[in-house]
Amino acid sequence: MKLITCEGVSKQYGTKAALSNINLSLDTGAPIALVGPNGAGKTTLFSLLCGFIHPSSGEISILGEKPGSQKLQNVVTALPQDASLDPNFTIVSQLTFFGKLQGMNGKQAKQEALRVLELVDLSASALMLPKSLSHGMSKRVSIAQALMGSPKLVLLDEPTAGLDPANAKKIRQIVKDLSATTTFVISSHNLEELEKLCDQVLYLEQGQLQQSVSMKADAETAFLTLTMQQSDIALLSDKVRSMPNIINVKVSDDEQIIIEHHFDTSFNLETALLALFSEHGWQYKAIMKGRSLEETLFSS
Ligand SMILES: Nc1ncnc2c1ncn2[C@@H]1O[C@H](COP(=O)(O)OP(=O)(O)OP(=O)(O)O)[C@@H](O)[C@H]1O
Repeated sequence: MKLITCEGVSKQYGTKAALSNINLSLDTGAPIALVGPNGAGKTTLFSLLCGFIHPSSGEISILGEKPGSQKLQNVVTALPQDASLDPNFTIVSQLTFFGKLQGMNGKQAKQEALRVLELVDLSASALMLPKSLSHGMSKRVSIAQALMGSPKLVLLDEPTAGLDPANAKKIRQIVKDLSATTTFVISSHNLEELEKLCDQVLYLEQGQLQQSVSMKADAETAFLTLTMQQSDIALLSDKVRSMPNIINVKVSDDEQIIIEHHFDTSFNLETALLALFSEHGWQYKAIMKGRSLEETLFSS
């Protein structure tokens, strides 16, 4: 069964169309990225999926159920952009309380609270009050809350916004570790982060779904991104264009070129490139299979 389907979903706030005619069909599996400029409608889409608000028209179904229905309680959870904790209660007591709201008895709720704190590496902070936590730790507590009851779908709105690189990395690791059993949909402006985590990317703009792209390599064509440091980029591009199996060569800036090519087991493009660099004395910084999410979304 499909994880999420949206058929002709629109959402109006008064005269403002926040989402227009969204059609989507998503399966469980690797994390899914939701990208778009400010005001594109990402939070509105999350709120619809959670059942906090309803579409003005169209149909949404999550695992065959309407968002917000009783059957989806504990199955779909969300980390809102502005998640906040009650300053007066310890972390473990707040999570235990959420567990009870989900229908667990006191003992089960406490056990579940301790389990999710362990998942986010905060067992040692269970008895702390929110004010003693750093921003990164608070964010992890909110993620722990979203993981209570082992949901199937977790919506994360900007999970690493404002975090230092070490804490952001911890959150990415939590998502990676749990991806086998939980599908995450992650809204973020950090394309590099989404690139590391997600296989599929949804791009919203002005309330419309502009693109849905897969980051997985295509079976027949592939991309290779070369970042050079000392080379003649124009000559390099010309030389690459004349190699076998090349579909397109794009100079993306004065250091980088993106090569689109056919797969061919009888010709090793990387080896040919290294020979070319050696012949001309060119230095490279990186040879990356694939292309960046930024390039995928915004190249024309
Ligand atoms: N409650 C509301 N009433 C009226 N307009 C709203 C409301 N909520 C959102 N909007 C408008 O709907 C559009 C989509 O907003 P939304 O918050 O979903 O975008 P977003 O992609 O999450 O933006 P950001 O990246 O800035 O968080 C925006 O133009 C916003 O101003």
